[in-house]
Amino acid sequence: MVVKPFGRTIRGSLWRPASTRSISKTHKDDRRRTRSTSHPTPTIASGWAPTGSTTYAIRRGPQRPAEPKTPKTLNPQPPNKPMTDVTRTVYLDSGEQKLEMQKYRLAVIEGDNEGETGTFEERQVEIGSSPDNDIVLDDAAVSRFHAMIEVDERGYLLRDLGSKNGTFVGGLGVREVYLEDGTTFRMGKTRIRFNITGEEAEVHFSNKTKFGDMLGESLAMREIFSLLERVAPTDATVLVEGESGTGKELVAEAIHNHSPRKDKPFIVVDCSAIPRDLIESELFGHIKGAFTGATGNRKGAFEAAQGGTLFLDELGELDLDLQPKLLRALEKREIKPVGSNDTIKTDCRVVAATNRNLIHEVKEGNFREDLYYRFAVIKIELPPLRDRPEDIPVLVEHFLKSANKMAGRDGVDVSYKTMEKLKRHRWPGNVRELKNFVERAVLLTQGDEIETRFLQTTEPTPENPEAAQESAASMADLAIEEGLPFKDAKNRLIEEFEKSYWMRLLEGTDGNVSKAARIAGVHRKSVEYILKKLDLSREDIVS
Ligand SMILES: Nc1ncnc2c1ncn2[C@@H]1O[C@H](COP(=O)(O)OP(=O)(O)OP(=O)(O)O)[C@@H](O)[C@H]1O
Repeated sequence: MVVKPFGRTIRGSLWRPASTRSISKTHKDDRRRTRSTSHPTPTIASGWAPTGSTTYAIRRGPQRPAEPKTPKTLNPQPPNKPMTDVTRTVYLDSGEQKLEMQKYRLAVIEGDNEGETGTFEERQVEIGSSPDNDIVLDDAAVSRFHAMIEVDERGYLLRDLGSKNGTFVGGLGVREVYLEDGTTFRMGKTRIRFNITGEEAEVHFSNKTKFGDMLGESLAMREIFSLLERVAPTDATVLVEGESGTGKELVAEAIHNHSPRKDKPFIVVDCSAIPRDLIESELFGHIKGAFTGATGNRKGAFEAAQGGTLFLDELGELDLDLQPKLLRALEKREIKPVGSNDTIKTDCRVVAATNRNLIHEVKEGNFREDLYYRFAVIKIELPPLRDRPEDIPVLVEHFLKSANKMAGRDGVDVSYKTMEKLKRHRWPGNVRELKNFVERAVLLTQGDEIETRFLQTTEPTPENPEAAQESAASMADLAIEEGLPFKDAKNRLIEEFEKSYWMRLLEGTDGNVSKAARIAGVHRKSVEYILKKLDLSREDIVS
């Protein structure tokens, strides 16, 4: 038996130690600590406890207009009758919505992970073979991000995420289906049983679809907005986790701008961009003569952010040696500039972000556990864009407006069909990639509508699973026509694929090689080697 951070009890190796992406886990963990009257948690900043808990109306069933269902599915099957008596939305007099639900249990009853079980109160749980899922399956027939369970006011929706081998309920391949208590579903060779536990849980959603510059209509983002509305005005330290391009910096800025510190400085330190021997001075400052080249006293970021907010980006990259000093600065609220014996009192709020799974880094010995828990008082996990397609229309419209203005165009728009395709794209570079795509598409289109041909997809999408086969087939035709030996033809195809893959990925990370390496799951040095081999430069890609 393993006990997860924040008291979440899990069993077996199936359930990963902590999520880098599913927001609900953390929020609920945090909520659980504040809501529970029998176990109050003193570490949460005041002002965080939910307000307006009096309810005045209870509604069942869908609260928002149902979105048109995807017209083309691999195995079309309309969602079945949901269990409306198990989940329900409650309107609070604060204007917020509250989703009341019951915790659910997933048990692997067939496959390599047979016998492993877990109880969840998360609104979203991702299942797949990648370690970045909430449920990690050791099954070669399971895709990296295979399916997810999403709880809404209608019940517990099992959604296939465009997996290669599909998700099956009762022998039928499904794209979306509401689960009943006791339903079993299969992916690859793994069969999982779903059960409602009867224990209650709840999730709060903001009634707004914007927080600062952050837009989002999905329940996942409104859940984050609700948390931010409570946390921003306090002085609580916040850790933001999420894949590259999900909006972590935007969250940090919004926290600052919604806090009483908004008129004071907002200082950003990118821990991955500063050389190891300079980072201490960058954070804490130095005095004259502290090291060669220190010709005068210099203030560090903590002092520069006095009265305001210090945003530590890429916290996961911070050197282990420096971590105790950062911990001391956070706990004692004082710093010691390099070379000085005197301490300086600091008054700044700290928000940090990382696209690493920090608890995993703790387990690997790369990040101090005490520092992790100091930061994780409030943890916000931004979901990847692929898990919140409902946000795509509002984001596309927003980016279209600015792209039209930038390109001096007037009214380049998007069709319903294109929007549906965009909603099904996987967006490895998340919102940044979507923004870049819209900007590129507005510039390149000659008509009045953006088109998905400017989306140089690297993988077959659910609406066009044949795309990859088609391009491979036409290359095969060409190779045969040219009389190329098989080996040469294969190498050419691989090289073309590699080129497109790295160009797309680097475009999505604005040319940041470290981030691209992390997304691709390879070492940074390998990316540099591949780019050299393919004769690609970072500048060519992002210019
Ligand atoms: N919810 C959102 N609404 C509007 N714009 C967004 C949203 N999320 C991200 N963006 C935009 O996407 C781009 C990337 O966002 P941001 O830099 O905050 O991501 P990040 O997670 O910090 O990325 P990285 O880890 O690569 O630094 C920015 O242009 C930002 O304005």
